[in-house]
Amino acid sequence: MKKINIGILGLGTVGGGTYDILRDNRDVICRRTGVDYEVTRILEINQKAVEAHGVDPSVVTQNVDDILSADDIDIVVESLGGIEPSSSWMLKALENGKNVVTPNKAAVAANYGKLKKAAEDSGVQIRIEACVGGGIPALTAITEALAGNVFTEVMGILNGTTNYILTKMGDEGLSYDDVLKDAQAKGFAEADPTADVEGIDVANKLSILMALAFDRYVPPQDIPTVGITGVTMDDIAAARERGCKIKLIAKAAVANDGGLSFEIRPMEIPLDHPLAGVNNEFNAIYITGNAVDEVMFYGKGAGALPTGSAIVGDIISIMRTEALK
Ligand SMILES: NC(=O)C1=CN([C@@H]2O[C@H](COP(=O)(O)OP(=O)(O)OC[C@H]3O[C@@H](n4cnc5c(N)ncnc54)[C@H](OP(=O)(O)O)[C@@H]3O)[C@@H](O)[C@H]2O)C=CC1
Ligand SMILES: N[C@@H](CC=O)C(=O)O
Repeated sequence: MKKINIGILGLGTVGGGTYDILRDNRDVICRRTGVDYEVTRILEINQKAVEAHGVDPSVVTQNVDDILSADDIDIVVESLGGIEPSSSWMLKALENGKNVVTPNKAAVAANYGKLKKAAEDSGVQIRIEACVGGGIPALTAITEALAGNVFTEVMGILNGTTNYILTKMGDEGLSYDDVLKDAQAKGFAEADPTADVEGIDVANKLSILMALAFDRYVPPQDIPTVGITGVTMDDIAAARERGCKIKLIAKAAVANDGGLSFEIRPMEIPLDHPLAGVNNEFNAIYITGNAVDEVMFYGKGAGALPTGSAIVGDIISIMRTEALK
């Protein structure tokens, strides 16, 4: 049986969830892939995280080159966050012939072209399913099952933290500050939650969606973006009076003449629209293709296990490729 060694950079919410799935679902993963695997090294300085996941301390390192430059690591999971040093470390791993899996949409939206080229040059893969929609397998669907379509529109709710905040403010009358703290405690929010509430995280995700669906790269900072910090209880109540809910919506469309339009902002959604029923940390992504028509994906957009599920799915794809070599 082929054996694959995995290194994880960062055992936080997502890295920890990934580690737990790889440990707890080991039998089913080995049976389905016909590959044996082991997490042989983890970069982490936080001793509490190491203990919380029952990691053998001998696996833990504080020197990233023990993973990026090790001959015996096949797959690197980069789950640190932030554009740097994550992007440089992923590039180094790829240049050293390692496959990379990452949920880091900030780094991917900023450097996808470079990362993809480095993977191609080295004959390895970079897989990014967890970058958009947490556990929702939308990117793999766009690039594989739906790849025969010309896509004309993507839209949806792409951030778990802000959807959680808007849901709890609207349905339970809780204050913005309290719900944001709750979302942080549950592991939904970014290290700096400004990225969530100002819509920056959604811009990273929409940039990735547009690159994959439309083959057009729009830097996240060029996407007109309004977050939810200006949404008040009065706005939510007024929307309810009009039979609507406020949701943070990302939209991008290609016109008949090829022109691309895109925006992110809080919008009033009629209560009978499917997006009005997408609550808490759930996300929903609509994509329209010229053959399939409209497809909607729905699921948990944030959190340790949903996001870990997407990462493990990417790891399994790589294992299957490696098993054929
Ligand atoms: N949380 C979620 O639901 C989702 C997150 N993501 C993405 O996943 C990535 C990780 O997020 P998340 O797990 O929530 O973040 P966390 O902060 O929970 O985990 C990151 C871990 O990496 C460590 N770390 C960060 N930088 C370094 C460094 N330079 N050297 C060593 N250790 C480092 C952190 O340590 P310390 O705490 O000491 O800084 C922390 O333990 C991000 O890119 C995020 O956008 C994607 C989808 C969902
Ligand atoms: N902070 C993000 C995490 C997942 O991408 C979110 O809340 O959606």
